[in-house]
Amino acid sequence: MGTMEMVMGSSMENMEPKRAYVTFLAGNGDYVKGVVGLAKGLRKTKSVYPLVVAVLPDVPEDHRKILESQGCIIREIEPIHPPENQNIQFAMAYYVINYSKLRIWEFVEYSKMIYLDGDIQVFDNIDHLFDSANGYFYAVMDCFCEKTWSSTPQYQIGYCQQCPEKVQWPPEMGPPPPLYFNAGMFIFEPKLSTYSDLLETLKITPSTSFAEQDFLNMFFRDIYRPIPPIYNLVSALLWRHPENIDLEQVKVVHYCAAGAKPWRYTGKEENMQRDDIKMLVEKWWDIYVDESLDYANDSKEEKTSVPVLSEAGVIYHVTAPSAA
Ligand SMILES: O=c1ccn([C@@H]2O[C@H](COP(=O)(O)OP(=O)(O)O)[C@@H](O)[C@H]2O)c(=O)[nH]1
Ligand SMILES: OC[C@H]1O[C@H](O[C@@H]2[C@@H](O)[C@H](O)[C@@H](O)[C@H](O)[C@@H]2O)[C@H](O)[C@@H](O)[C@H]1O
Ligand SMILES: [Mn+2]
Repeated sequence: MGTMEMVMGSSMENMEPKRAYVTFLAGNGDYVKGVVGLAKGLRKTKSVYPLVVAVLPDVPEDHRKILESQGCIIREIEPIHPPENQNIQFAMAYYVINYSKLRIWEFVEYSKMIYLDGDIQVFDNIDHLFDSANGYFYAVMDCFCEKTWSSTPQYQIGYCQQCPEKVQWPPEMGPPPPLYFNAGMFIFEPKLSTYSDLLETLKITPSTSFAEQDFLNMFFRDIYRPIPPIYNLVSALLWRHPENIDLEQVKVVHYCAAGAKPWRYTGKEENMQRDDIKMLVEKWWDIYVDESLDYANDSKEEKTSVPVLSEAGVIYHVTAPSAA
């Protein structure tokens, strides 16, 4: 009897390594539009995995209903506040709520998740990233050239990891900073032991300007593995490091530059009149307004799930539209 037949006989359910995309939503403001856009964008790329939305208690019921109507799985989380009485000046005041993102390590019903900020859009299928080797933390390297970094030594000497040869890190300043990722997109494995380590470590870690992004970089420093910027185009790379970017190849766009949030784009801020920014904002809107991508229209499709045997001999299901 072959492996397939042997395994087919056992209860397959607990063999399935569940995977999902996850994003984070706080407040009753307009970021819900970003999450709707993200849900529709993932659907347009024919991703076979769901989108889980970790919502803070202040996300209103009507916003949750909108997201459920777009096929999102809503998971309410409790806020996480950084250590008390810190007189830290976050790069953006609202970054203080971003520590709550850490709750996603508690979503252990999933073996692997890809976190995506609500101001991210996925334009090409990236499901293959779930097959990356376990035991590492994958994310795209950030850029230190925006004024949001002006308080750091690397900004002050003009050093950026995106072009380490341009301004060498002076030996008298000690070793260059370790590779640093943008925390708007990362591949991780929810695990309770990691989750409690994160929370315990946070209690004794002073806050810094990029809040949970700095904290995650410190925490996962030894297992961080950079992935190409096509998986998280931090918008500033377009004008700071155009030599590193081929827009045709970009699969994931992160609308994180000041003024770049498509749902509130006015074009008034610096760099917002660039043709590439205008094109990317338009691409986001094309998906956001496309009713054919709404969940209701999509779920009429018959879906069957077929078991697939991975190299490691683990069976998992791939949901595919029926052949009909
Ligand atoms: O009022 C807010 C601010 C932030 N966020 C969430 O927190 C993420 C990180 O904030 P943001 O993307 O604005 O930071 P940036 O990447 O621009 O630095 C957002 O993408 C949202 O998912 C939110 O839901 N409501
Ligand atoms: O709370 C800290 C945030 O820090 C990051 O955004 C920043 C950072 O990347 C800078 O390097 C850029 O200059 C800036 O534009 C950008 O907004 C993450 O995208 C976000 O999810 C979140 O973790
Ligand atoms: Mn963002």
